[in-house]
Amino acid sequence: MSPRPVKAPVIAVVGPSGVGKDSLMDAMLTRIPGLKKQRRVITRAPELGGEDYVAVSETQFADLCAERSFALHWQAHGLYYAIPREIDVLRRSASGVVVNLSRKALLEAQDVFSTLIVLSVTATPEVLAARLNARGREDRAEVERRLARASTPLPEGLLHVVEIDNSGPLDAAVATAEAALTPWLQPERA
Ligand SMILES: Nc1ncnc2c1ncn2[C@@H]1O[C@H](COP(=O)(O)OP(=O)(O)O)[C@@H](O)[C@H]1O
Ligand SMILES: O=P(O)(O)OC[C@H]1O[C@H](OP(=O)(O)OP(=O)(O)O)[C@H](O)[C@@H]1O
Repeated sequence: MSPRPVKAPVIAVVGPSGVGKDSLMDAMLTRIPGLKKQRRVITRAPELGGEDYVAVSETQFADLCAERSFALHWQAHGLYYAIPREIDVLRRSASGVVVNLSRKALLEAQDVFSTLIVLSVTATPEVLAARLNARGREDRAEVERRLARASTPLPEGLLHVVEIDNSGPLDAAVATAEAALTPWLQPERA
């Protein structure tokens, strides 16, 4: 019997709204060989732009949760979010799997996934406000609520955290992320 392949690390990209998590993940996917991204399940209306996600109703989300379809789930911004258990399939072939997580879900994620690398993305408050307004996905009141949550600290007890300043060009942030992740990435498998 052949040995079970080592699971690729889960790379949690976290940080305040508008800091560039989705932009950074997309750029990392084009640059880092074998890196894959796990889509999230979200109770958000479909096709609101930005990330590729599975849009469900609150009832569908509750049903999926009861069926134990999720590896991890949390609530934020009046929405429910989840990482489906399918992430395990990606972890058996990818060099690493990126996911966009809530900072408050990180300790549970570390327990669930074992090898969790946290990329903590930062930018100045001025940059955050400008980017959120320019993105245009949320109305002004929601942008204000998101900015008020911007300084949420990371929980204590995380084993592997890398801070990525994304106040400047995206390329610089991607280069920092790639250099930090290289020692953790698994060889690609068929
Ligand atoms: N380094 C960067 N320089 C300029 N604009 C950026 C940079 N990173 C992200 N953006 C822009 O900022 C906005 C918010 O980025 P997004 O990736 O949606 O953030 P998040 O997923 O953290 O909310 C988007 O319009 C995106 O194009
Ligand atoms: O607890 P926090 O770390 O503040 O995170 C709260 C939520 O904000 C982000 O969601 P989402 O990607 O929908 O919003 P964003 O693109 O505006 O960051 C993140 O993925 C979490 O789901």
